[in-house]
Amino acid sequence: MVAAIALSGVTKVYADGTVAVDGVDLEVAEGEFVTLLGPTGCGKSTILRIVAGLETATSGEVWLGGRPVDEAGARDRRVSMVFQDFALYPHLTAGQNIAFPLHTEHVDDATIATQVAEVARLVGVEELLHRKPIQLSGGQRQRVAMARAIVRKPGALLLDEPLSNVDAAVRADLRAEISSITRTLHVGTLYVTHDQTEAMTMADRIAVMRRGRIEQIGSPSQVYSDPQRLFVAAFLGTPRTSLLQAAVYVRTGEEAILDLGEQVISTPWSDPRAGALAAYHTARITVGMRPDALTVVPPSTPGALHGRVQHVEHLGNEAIAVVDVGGVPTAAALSQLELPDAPGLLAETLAEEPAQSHGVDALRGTLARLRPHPHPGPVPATARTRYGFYPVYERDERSPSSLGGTVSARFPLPVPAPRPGDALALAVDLNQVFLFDHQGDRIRLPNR
Ligand SMILES: Nc1ncnc2c1ncn2[C@@H]1O[C@H](COP(=O)(O)OP(=O)(O)OP(=O)(O)O)[C@@H](O)[C@H]1O
Repeated sequence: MVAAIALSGVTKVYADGTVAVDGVDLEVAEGEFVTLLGPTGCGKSTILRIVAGLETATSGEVWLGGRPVDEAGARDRRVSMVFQDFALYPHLTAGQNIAFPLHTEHVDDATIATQVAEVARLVGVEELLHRKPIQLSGGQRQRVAMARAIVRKPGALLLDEPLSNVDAAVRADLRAEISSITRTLHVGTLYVTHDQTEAMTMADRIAVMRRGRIEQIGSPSQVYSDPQRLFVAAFLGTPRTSLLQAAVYVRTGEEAILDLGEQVISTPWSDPRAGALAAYHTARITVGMRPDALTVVPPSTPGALHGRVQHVEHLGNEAIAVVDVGGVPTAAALSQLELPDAPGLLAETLAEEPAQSHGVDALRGTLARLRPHPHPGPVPATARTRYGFYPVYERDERSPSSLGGTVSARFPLPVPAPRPGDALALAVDLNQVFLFDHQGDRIRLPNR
């Protein structure tokens, strides 16, 4: 099947050297709804502008409806774009705004009248066609902008955060309506947002972006429940996924330990996951936990994590307890190499490496896999001595300490919710825990 929109190796470097888009491959099928989701500045709008022809890619190719369009100007692309700020002509009525693209194509008046009436009915603005934009609410303006975008029956629809200037109350309705309209029209749609609820509720597929690249693309349930990258796990989910540093310690034939600092998650050797962790022995990894991975249990339960409730968020049907388990959050700069806080150890580790393996990857590998070592000074609060290994943790100065080392647990109401200061024990379901290596790639363990 011919893709409505296809990008191959698209890169955009702006004149000042900013790499806004970095080698993006993406396909949107006819009738498919794909969202580009990512934090501000990750390159979402630049991709949309390149597809629309408002910006030229530095390298790579764009196809629309199976045809390369790199030479085609914005007017010849048969794509329509809807912007965050509506971009309606203020001196024209809603009806005239909707008719505008047809006038520029010299369509006859009778056809224009029929098509305007048709799309106005589809987006629910037929009563408002005589009004000027200033006489419309934000939601109504965006409906008119949507009608103007679809009146030409575009081959592809590009929407750039169309709901961010619309009242929260209207947003949910418009979300549902926009996705149903694009499906009725069977038009390939690329929708930019930094709002995960929007992406999750509207999309057939979500492309999660970071720093100009697509980190993962898949259905909403795939990217949520099976994140391939640390960033994807971190970005998706409310409450946010807890990301704690852990040192792996494997005692062959006995157990595998994920040392979180003040306490550990361990699993016996009979669990196939313990053996799978042997490859990471002494490596520092990230343990990602959503509330789905944790169950409140009696305090005497073996292997449970213990902590104190820091605060509780009441959400109506449930309460979320944020529990301090004394872990160390993974540094915010997830792709950055985390240097150990002991400079001497670094020098010592490097000195032991053969000279020829001093390439960047080898160096990263070496630094990520710290060796067990005797701690030189007073034993830090985070260190455990039970098995003679002192992992080194790095605290991230940019993370507010109030967010440090916590996990979130869910309490379906009306069960009484805990209160700040309460002690809680939490059993960890290792099947629901996400592990990531020092480069942010998922560590796959066999399920049990
Ligand atoms: N004309 C420009 N010149 C230089 N850099 C630019 C230009 N336009 C955008 N950028 C930069 O390119 C990067 C990507 O910008 P872009 O607008 O595509 O991001 P975005 O993901 O859409 O962000 P937002 O959600 O804030 O709109 C950012 O670092 C931005 O500052």
